[in-house]
Amino acid sequence: MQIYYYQIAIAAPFDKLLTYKISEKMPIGSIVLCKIMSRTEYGVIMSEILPQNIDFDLAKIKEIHEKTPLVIDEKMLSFIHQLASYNMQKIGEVIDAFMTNYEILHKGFAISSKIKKDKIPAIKTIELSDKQREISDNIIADCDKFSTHVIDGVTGSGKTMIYLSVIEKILKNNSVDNLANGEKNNSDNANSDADLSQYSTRKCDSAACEKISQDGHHPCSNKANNKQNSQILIMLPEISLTPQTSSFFEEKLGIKPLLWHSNITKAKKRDILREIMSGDARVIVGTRSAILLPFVNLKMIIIDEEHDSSYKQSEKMIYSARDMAIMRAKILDIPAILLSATLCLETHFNAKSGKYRLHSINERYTKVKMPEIIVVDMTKKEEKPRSGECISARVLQIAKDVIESGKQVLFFLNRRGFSTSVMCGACNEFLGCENCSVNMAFHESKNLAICHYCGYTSQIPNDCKACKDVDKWVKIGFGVERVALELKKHFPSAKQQIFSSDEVDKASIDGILDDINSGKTQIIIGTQMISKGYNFPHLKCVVIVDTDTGFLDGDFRLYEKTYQMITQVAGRAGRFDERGLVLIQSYQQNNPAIMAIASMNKAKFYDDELRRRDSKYNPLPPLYRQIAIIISSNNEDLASNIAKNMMKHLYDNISHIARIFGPAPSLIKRINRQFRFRILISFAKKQGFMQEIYDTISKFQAKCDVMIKVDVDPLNFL
Ligand SMILES: Nc1ncnc2c1ncn2[C@@H]1O[C@H](COP(=O)(O)OP(=O)(O)OP(=O)(O)O)[C@@H](O)[C@H]1O
Ligand SMILES: [Zn+2]
Repeated sequence: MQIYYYQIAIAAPFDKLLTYKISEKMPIGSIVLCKIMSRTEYGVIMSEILPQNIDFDLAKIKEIHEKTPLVIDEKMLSFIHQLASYNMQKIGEVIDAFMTNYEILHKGFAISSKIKKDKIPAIKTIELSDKQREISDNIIADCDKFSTHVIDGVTGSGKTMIYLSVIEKILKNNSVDNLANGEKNNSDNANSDADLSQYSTRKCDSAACEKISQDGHHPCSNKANNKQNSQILIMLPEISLTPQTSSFFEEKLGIKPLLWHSNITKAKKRDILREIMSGDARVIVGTRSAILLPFVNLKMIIIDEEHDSSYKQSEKMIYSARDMAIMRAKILDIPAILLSATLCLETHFNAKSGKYRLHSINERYTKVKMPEIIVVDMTKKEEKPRSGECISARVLQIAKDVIESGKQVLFFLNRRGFSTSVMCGACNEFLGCENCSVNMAFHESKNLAICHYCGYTSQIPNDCKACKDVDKWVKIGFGVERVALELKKHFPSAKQQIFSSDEVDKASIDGILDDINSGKTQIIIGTQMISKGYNFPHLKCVVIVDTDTGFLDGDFRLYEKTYQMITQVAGRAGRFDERGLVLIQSYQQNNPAIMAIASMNKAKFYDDELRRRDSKYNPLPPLYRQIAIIISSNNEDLASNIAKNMMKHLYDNISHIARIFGPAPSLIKRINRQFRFRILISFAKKQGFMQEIYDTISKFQAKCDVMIKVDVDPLNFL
């Protein structure tokens, strides 16, 4: 009996492949179950290895424990490999992230077993303005191969409508080849209520689909096929995936997209995965993990709000879903479309240098002018709020006029809860978190002090631990609840709504949005949850209560992030009939982000920011690349010593080609009982020493009790 040996990536945090044997030939990419120590784990066959190339006792090699009918295709395997190597993540950790979906398919989760087939919908025709049409046509002409398109359009310019129109064309033709070869007018001439059934020439029939429900595998799952339905992935940041998303796309496009995010049940995920693998699912709207889905005929990836930091996953497998979307598009030879009103510097740089194709749109679809911006200098005596308050009298007066004219005002403050901290008035000691080196915020609505980093909660104690004085607590700083209280005093009869993750959940959001959209709500007090994607018809005035960005102070992206945040919120004002008004309460008149917003000089802001980062002494992204290494342990000395040793090792090996900084405690030294130290490596693009860094890390990784994480292109320094 012939024995075959395979190298398998096990879904566990290993960085090496393990060798297993089996008495039959298996396709590369097969998903199997293997025993490892006392556990059984999923794994993927990555390659075959001949017995003569195995340098340990063949008799000790274990058998593959169980086969599954699932096989990962070549391009998906290539994506897995490249994702692991670009991000310097352990192959096992990457496989683990992908296996979550395959495990759901394999195990069945047979709670709902029938996919409800809706009537085949009629795809609607989307009318565009001339400028929108020009961009849409340009993208369509280039949609049969890999390219990265960037749509840089002001808030309200209708970027969503542009990509929906591109999707409409692809769905109606069901072949990007025809479109890109100049047959795009077919769809314009076609009956706008075209029946999709004429295009559904996919290979799979419902009997075949039914097979998935029995063994979790689909016969056609690995074959991208021109006759199969084109699939399109739209990626959105975490916070934009509200229940309205689905109805919005359905209303505009006539087709109900599948929604993919972390809060859906496994049974529902299984149904969605089956639809994706059978090719039935055409439009999938998802958050960052959607980039890992097993599409069978993906034809385009759209990344909306591409600048949003929630595309970065910073736990377990660390990766940027935006960048991985471009990587996946390249492997599949399909286009990736990035959109934002406030591009991140990296994307701006790539677009400017011609690596990405840039499309700009500088006016709103409604032709309403961009809002008027007024910066309120809070350092001036006449602007000083009343004691214990945070809104200037001038701003309150303007807000009053707006409300009396029947319009809405949004007060934006990116801080949840009532106060940012609680201090003992007797000894000035702050109430800190048990697990993290941060102050606890106070939430009046829950009557609890809450740590916003680990979620730890506690009642405010009677006496102060430090000085034993009783009940001298003072609440310091402003959160949305406190602003709401202040506004209630000034506008007692106005209906107000706090829009934060504490107040708005899946159950309440529909009602809350109805009241805002109908104009019943007059004052909105919102955190970043409100900053993107919403179109509020009655919103005239936006007040940026505080431009302070907290822990961003040590971050070289401070101005970029401030610029993005304020521009996005400001962009909610006056989108429809009347020009909006934005009031920025600022204590820093010279902040370049605020100056750029006030003077509406976006180009200068991006140019200045690029120039600032092009420093001879410390060049920064996007001109240079960075890799952060985070060493953490509940034992501070241990983490610190390992960090120092690793630093020495890196210094000896790569300091001639890279700058290495650290080790330094993270900005928040301790989170969730873990002390954290960071090393930062900065290097010119195209330096090929990733392997040396990886090897160094692997050497130290063996030490237990210390966790070593690599963050390629880090976005935060906490
Ligand atoms: N071609 C169009 N036909 C009808 N309505 C449109 C069109 N383009 C834009 N609009 C309307 O204009 C408003 C803004 O459009 P959209 O939300 O697509 O803008 P955006 O550029 O994505 O803005 P943001 O960056 O703020 O999200 C929406 O209410 C949208 O329905
Ligand atoms: Zn904490």
